[in-house]
Amino acid sequence: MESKYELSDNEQKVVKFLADKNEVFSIEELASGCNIPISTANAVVELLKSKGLVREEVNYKIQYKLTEEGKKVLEKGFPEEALLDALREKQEIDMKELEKNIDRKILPIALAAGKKRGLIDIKNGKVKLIPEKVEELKKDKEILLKIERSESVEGFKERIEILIKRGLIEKKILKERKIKPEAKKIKEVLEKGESVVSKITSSIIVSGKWREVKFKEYNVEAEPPKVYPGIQHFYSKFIEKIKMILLELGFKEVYGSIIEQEFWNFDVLFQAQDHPSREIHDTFWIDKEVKEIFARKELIEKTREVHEYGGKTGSIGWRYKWDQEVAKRLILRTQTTVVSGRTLSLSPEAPFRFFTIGKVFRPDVIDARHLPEFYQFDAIISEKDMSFSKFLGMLKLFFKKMGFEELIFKPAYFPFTEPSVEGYVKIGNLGYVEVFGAGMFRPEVLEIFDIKHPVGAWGMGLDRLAMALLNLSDIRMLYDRNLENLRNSYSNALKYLNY
Ligand SMILES: N[C@@H](Cc1ccccc1)C(=O)O
Repeated sequence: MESKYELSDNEQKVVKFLADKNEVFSIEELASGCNIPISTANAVVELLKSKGLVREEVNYKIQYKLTEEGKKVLEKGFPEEALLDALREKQEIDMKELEKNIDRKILPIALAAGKKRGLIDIKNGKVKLIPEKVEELKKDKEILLKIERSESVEGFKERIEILIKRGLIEKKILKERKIKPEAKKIKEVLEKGESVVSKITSSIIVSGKWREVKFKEYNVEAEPPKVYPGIQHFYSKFIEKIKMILLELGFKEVYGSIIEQEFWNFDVLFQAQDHPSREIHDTFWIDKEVKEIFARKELIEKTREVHEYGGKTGSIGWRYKWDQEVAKRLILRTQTTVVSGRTLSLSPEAPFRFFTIGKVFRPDVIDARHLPEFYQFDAIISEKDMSFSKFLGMLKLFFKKMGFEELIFKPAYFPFTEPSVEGYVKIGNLGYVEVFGAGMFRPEVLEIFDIKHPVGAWGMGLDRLAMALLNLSDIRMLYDRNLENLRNSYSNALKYLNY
């Protein structure tokens, strides 16, 4: 092994530079002082540390920065501020009036953000301002401004954490390395030390110097550079795993479009036109009018009948006048159940099994558990004599293949299924987590599609499930672009994905 007195050229450079100095240096200062690249300085410091010639002190400093989103908010204000102007005169205002006062593109986001902050209360179509929360909003803006100006934000910790979750502030932990020379040892080495050659150059060979010099020994235990080949994203691997399981169970994949009409997203699924999820704070509308409902006349007519008085089902329907104008509107789909509906509208013959996976959209404020767009999965299954319990057994089998031995069902409500359940699975130390909704399509839905056999349906959001299974603490990690974070998430995910 090398003795501590043997130094390579670069080590010599650094040691000589440090010889008459007593202060501490950062790696950057050392590199520029010795005129070597930072990466070399890093490597040399490691060697000198092992030889006891330098010591290293590491300090951590927290630094806050505004994200792109944060800069936008500082410039234009929080989306929910739009509500403040509208609510300045009156503390309570009709949703209809708000729709007149605030841009249609901004309103759903402002409402979602306002609701989340507790700034407003929405009840019976009225929006009420909660005055105590206005102060908090002002404080948040002050914090953003301070961060922009690199001023101290001590004492605002709680709000800062919330703003970080909202994606407006980024917290960086800066690692500061300080290198301290060990003066006595350096002196000793410079007196007794001999230099070693770490590179063979042509001049060493030609001059015959190679006979005299001492070569640096190879360290066969040193780590080689890491190579990262391109690989499939862990989330797309996760989705692929689900697809494989479904294909094994005999399901066929079907696809739909992201822009839909309310008719397909809600009405054919017997979701009443005044259902809360069809309100502006739960759905993104497309700012474009279309003249008609894109569907067969008979289907439109059937939907109207079933909504108004139950059609031939024997139920009483919703007992209102069904409005084509509402059904016509274009939206970003809020649930992949829309694709199941479209599949049923093609009158498939039982037995059949279909599934779909894709993005859905709902206004929401971005934080560690919410994104305004996320992946959903929906599947339908029909057999001539399929009972509800047989359907639940089928779900058990699916989740078993996903790796969940324990599954519990609780009664639930969905507008298009009856009976309905929500399903919980046990995930690691999180305990039981709600992951899906399921049920048998109601007679009203079957009547609309003219389907004569029972159809079971289930649906679930995939982002949060992936988060829980792949051990991610923040939903945004699924869409991160930072390579190092991606590598970490990937290696965590592999434990679950290697099947
Ligand atoms: N579409 C429902 C889930 C669901 C699908 C199919 C049957 C029952 C429930 C949701 O988004 O919450």
